[in-house]
Amino acid sequence: MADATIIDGKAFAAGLRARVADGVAALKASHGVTPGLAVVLVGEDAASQVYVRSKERALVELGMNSFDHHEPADMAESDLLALIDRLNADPAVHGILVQLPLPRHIDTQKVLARIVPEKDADGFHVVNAGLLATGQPGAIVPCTPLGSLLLIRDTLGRDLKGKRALVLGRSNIVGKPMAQLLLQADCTVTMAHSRTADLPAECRRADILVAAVGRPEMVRGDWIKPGATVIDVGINRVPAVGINRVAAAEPGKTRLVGDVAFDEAVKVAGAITPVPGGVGPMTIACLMLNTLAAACRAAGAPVPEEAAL
Ligand SMILES: NC(=O)C1=CN([C@@H]2O[C@H](COP(=O)(O)OP(=O)(O)OC[C@H]3O[C@@H](n4cnc5c(N)ncnc54)[C@H](OP(=O)(O)O)[C@@H]3O)[C@@H](O)[C@H]2O)C=CC1
Ligand SMILES: Nc1nc(=O)c2c([nH]1)NC[C@@H]1CN(c3ccc(C(=O)N[C@@H](CCC(=O)O)C(=O)O)cc3)C=[N+]21
Repeated sequence: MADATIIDGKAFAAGLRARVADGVAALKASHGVTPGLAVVLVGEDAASQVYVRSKERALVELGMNSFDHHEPADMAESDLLALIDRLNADPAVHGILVQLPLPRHIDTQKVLARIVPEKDADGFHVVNAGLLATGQPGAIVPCTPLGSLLLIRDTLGRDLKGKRALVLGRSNIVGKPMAQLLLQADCTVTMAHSRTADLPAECRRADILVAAVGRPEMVRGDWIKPGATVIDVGINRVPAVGINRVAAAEPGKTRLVGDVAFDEAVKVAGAITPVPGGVGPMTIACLMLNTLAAACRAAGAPVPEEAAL
């Protein structure tokens, strides 16, 4: 069988960012409003700094306002809550993103709950999770599952009814909302996790397999149903191996791999996202989309169709 189609998330995300830029220009022209996102980073985590920088770059490129709040790792929880209160009250701020994970002394759920749901660009607030779970309009959908769904639709079309979907991972930020979106799209959805019995067999039944476990290359080629659509959410930094697959050949060097063993899976799947260049760029593009959508709602302007599922 021919190798799988590689789903080019990087290219799709570039197109989506261009559509968002058009929407930003239209909102400015019609309502005189420039969408703004506040990004709050607490601490100096290297990976988080990379993501935050790429978010800020994307905002500026798309004509949006970026408000950066880089705070020390020992910031008091009460000061973080007070900062969120100020951002909630600021009319120039349409979206608020608090980069996760937060330092251990801060209660993440308490912080996420403090963001007004209308400005919750990540879609992590319980109100947005509840709107999504009950199929109500107006939910802000978490960026990674939204981006994954857009790639699935681009690959299989909008009609996903009757397809068997397996979501591997049940986190609040990826696995659970991903399963909700696929359920809403009339897939028959199974959620798998660390206590699932016979994970390979569950995976092999899936027409659509979304892997979000954070375990480098855990999903092997023979776990995949021939022709399946595979969405690899995992982003894992591992030591780079040299020509003889010896890590020591390039000490200190790392590379990114997904949760799927790509070289095996590409021989079995019908379509598959690469890492990097798959879901990751979609997450950032969807964050821009959610920010534009929040600004549109605040201004009473129509919400872009891709954000209004
Ligand atoms: N592309 C992107 O933009 C983004 C990528 N990510 C990446 O996605 C991955 C998942 O992230 P996130 O959802 O936050 O991760 P979490 O660690 O919050 O959740 C991981 C899930 O995987 C399950 N799991 C862990 N080990 C196994 C195993 N051996 N077998 C079966 N299930 C297992 C856990 O099960 P249990 O609940 O039973 O413990 C849990 O539900 C990570 O690699 C992360 O870096 C995350 C966000 C955005
Ligand atoms: N409140 C919050 N919201 C998030 O959405 C959030 C977060 N916290 N904490 C961390 C995770 C992770 N995340 C990624 C975003 C983009 C890429 C991305 O663009 N990756 C590129 C590669 C980047 C590289 O080379 O390092 C790619 O896959 O092609 C990856 C990961 C968002 N997260």
